Amino acid sequence: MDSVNNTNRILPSVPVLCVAAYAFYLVGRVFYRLYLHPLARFPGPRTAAATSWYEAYFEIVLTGQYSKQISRLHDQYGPIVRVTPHELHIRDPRFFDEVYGKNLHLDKEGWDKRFGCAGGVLTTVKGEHHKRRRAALLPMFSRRSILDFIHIIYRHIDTLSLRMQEFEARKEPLNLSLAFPALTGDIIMDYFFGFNYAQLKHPEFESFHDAFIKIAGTGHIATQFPSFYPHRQIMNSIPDKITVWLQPAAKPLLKFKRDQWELIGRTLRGEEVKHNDAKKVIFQEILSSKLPPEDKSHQRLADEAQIVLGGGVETTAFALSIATFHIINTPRIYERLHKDLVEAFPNRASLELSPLEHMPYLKAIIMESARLSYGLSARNPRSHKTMIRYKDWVIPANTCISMTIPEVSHDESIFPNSRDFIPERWLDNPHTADGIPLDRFMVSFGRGTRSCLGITLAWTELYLTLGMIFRRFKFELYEADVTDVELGHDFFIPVARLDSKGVRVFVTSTSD
Ligand code: HEM
Repeated sequence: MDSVNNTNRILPSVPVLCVAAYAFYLVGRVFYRLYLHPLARFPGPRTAAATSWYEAYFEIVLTGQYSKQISRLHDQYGPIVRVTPHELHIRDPRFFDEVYGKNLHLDKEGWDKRFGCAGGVLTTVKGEHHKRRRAALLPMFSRRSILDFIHIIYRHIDTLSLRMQEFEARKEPLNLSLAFPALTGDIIMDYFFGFNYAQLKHPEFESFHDAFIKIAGTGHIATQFPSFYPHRQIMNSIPDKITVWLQPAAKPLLKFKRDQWELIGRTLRGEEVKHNDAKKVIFQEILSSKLPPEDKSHQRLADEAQIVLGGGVETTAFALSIATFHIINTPRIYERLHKDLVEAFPNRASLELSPLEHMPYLKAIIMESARLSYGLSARNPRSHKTMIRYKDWVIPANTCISMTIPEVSHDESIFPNSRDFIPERWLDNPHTADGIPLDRFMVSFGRGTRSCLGITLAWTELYLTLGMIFRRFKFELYEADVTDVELGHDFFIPVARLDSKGVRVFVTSTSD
């Protein structure tokens, strides 16, 4: 009996064995990553090579600050840095077109875990799946298709104009950072889904804006803990009332998801779903395409709906906020733009796309707004099927390589005084000091086969909105400064400092 007891005392218990085995595994994994991994010889901090907790600290604890830290790492280690155990980051605008190759259908690892809609075109991992899904959407994003719908865009811009007059009459500041997502949200809803939520008419411009910012912020947690934080399950299995109680900002997005789910069901049953005079909704477009049945499932269509909404609302709205802030804050820019607009539209009530598209200064303003709004602040990953060379480095095939748009926009050798809003830098076919056309470094819509699908719609909205507001109104900033439109946090999309109240302005109608 005693000898049995002695043996029990010597043998470790099962939990202790498990802990020891796990500790052994962790140590082994760190050893592998540091010394045996194909990326082991690439420069970068050892902690980032050993564990993704390094990234997690900057993204989760410091709320979206890893991009800034990566810039500091490049200052220290050079243009190529191992930023996580499995990812290399390159800071070199001249290498952008190599990473995001024109004719290559590359894989994109990681974004599928971020939002809980892995079946959307933006988040699809495999290059070949992405290719066919994107092809199915292309007709709806064409210029022809947008011009067919332009009367609806005019309608929303007129609503914005009326709302501006209302704030002028009440002598109250108008919050453009809230009004713009309401505008872009109504346009996207009408264009792709056949109805809108009239967010622009809501007294406080209640829109998807807050929900997107809050949910985008949690993407860092989802990236680190995909199995503990399955967005789709969370959004779909917890009763909506509880989700709204946990996160009140999610309410409009939940309504959108519920409505879309029902709309897709009706489309699948062949019912008419449009409430407006647009030609078709995105689900009809996908269902009539050559995609295989698995790409036409209810869930896949819902994922696509979320991506299209997410892609189009905040990006364009942020570019509009940046443009308006700087135009109002810089009298030289306002005067020149307003003068051009008065010449093109002597009648202040008229507005038309074509003359706006022929205004070099307005185009330069939009280029500058796109440059400073970045589209995405996140690292944008790609994996090449073959090895690629960067300077003296040979990057193994299938390595996740990323670059970041803000780093291109702020390369001082390409865009001197890069933090300043200088539309003039885009005038008269400019080139860099070493003779490369400057617009090659306009990467805010991405590059290659996975670049922005909505670019034509975005430009149309930017032309018409800026044309309307700076022809018909003048503004005075109310307690707003540049930090209200500068990148404070990388939540995948760029977000200003979290206590920003937005770009608020007093509005006055122009009389000329
Ligand atoms: C100023 C406005 C906009 C900017 C700067 C912008 C920027 C971007 C960027 C950087 C990407 C990612 C490209 C990549 O992964 O390499 C993207 C993708 C995408 N954008 Fe935009 N975007 C804007 C407006 C819009 C609009 C209005 C829509 C309309 C719904 C839209 C729809 C999309 C879609 C569907 C994708 C995914 C494309 C794909 O994966 O093939 N975007 N956009």
